[in-house]
Amino acid sequence: MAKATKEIDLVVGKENRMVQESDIDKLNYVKACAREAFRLHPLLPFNAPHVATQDTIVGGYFIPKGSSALLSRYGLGRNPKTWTNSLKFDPERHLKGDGDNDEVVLTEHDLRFVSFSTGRRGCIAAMLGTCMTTMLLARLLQCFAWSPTGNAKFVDLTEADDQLSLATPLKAFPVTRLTPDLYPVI
Ligand code: HEM
Repeated sequence: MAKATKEIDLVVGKENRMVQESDIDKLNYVKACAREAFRLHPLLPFNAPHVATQDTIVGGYFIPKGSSALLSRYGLGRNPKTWTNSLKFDPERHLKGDGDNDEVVLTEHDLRFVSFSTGRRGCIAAMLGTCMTTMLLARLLQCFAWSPTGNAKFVDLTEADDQLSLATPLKAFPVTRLTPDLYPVI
């Protein structure tokens, strides 16, 4: 979180304005964090089922015409054969390491995990979804410093045993970090 906030401060600053859509291309670490969240914490365990309209081979598996194909989003994203230290939240794994040319995208057409899926039934709004996700995360980090609530020592991110959500509701305390006139008045 600190590294993502630092990137936002470098690209956008804290004095003059909030993150804008035009900043998204440069916020690669922020996008790497979002990508890592998509990988580890899919909203749903499976994608919508699809039926093969012809015999095909996917990832070395023969899929006969008429079969229903269901992808485990959880299983793909955490597959240790694909991801080193697969359970670790590590945004760096999505950076290619070539500095300014390191463009991170939230789409994943190789289906090493499912974000917007791919192909004919893939999400029609991957660009809009990327924009919404990145803007939301970037503004949450740019506008507020987050800390545990009450006497808690840390924000509890423990996962539930039997579903994909957190074990307990997320509780974090925001403190503004920009000059007051930059926040919209409601
Ligand atoms: C972070 C945001 C979003 C994510 C992660 C996401 C992800 C997905 C996924 C995984 C699918 C299913 C693909 C499949 O069945 O293989 C899908 C389908 C779809 N999404 Fe999104 N989506 C997002 C935002 C949006 C938005 C904002 C819209 C519309 C404005 C949208 C419209 C659709 C539509 C219409 C489909 C069905 C496409 C079809 O079956 O032909 N999505 N999305």
